[in-house]
Amino acid sequence: MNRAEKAALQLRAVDVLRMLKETRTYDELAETTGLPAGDLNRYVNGHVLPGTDRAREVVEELGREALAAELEARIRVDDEGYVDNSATVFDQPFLDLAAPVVANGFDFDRPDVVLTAATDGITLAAALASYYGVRCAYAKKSKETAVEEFIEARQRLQSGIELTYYLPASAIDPGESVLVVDDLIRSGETQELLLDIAHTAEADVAGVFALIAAGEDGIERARDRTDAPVGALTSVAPTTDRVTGD
Ligand SMILES: O=P(O)(O)OC[C@H]1O[C@H](OP(=O)(O)OP(=O)(O)O)[C@H](O)[C@@H]1O
Repeated sequence: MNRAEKAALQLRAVDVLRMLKETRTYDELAETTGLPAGDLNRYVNGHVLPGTDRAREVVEELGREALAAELEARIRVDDEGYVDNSATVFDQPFLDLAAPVVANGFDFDRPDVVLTAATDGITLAAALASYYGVRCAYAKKSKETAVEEFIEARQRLQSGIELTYYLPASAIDPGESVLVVDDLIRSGETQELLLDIAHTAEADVAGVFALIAAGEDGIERARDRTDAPVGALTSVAPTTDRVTGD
């Protein structure tokens, strides 16, 4: 790790600690982190930076747990089990904070492009692309005027509806590495279409990530399609279970 990477990790740890501190006293933060309250006070106030080992622990372990808890508190699930994710996907600063935790906590190789599907995955993809310093691309359900060449992926969904996603062909070059992300993975159909697009582009897959998995079907479907790491920060019961009163 070079000096700049070390400094970036230390600053990310401070961001995570500041987020945790918003809802805790220093004594409670000490209990959560196992670090002395005095040290935490100095980190949160910016007087001292945590060492590399502590910083990594905070970002990768505590950060992941804390973000999952924060995410769960923001999820609204209606009577039929449908997820309202607006409190998360509209909050770019929260997603910016989540990005390093996701990038460091899920074994993804650094991609060349972060790929998602419009609409709700875009802010997460932008946060991750910004963290990695790479491009962000999103496939849409309609063709953008003035773009000449598209990669298309089409699928007949379980519902019987046919869904097509279009990505400008220039968005991914052959041989590039693509991290496929979305806010939510339910059936996995959207992720599968995005993986089809990556395949057509002759790109490598760095991983598949969703903030929330509604059931395990989507995650398993993505795992069947790639050997790259596949994961979600948190999960809720699948829609059908909730409909039947689970
Ligand atoms: O795993 P799946 O069953 O494919 O479901 C997940 C997809 O559903 C939602 O998007 P939606 O199609 O509702 O479009 P939106 O983002 O424009 O709301 C969500 O943002 C994912 O892209």
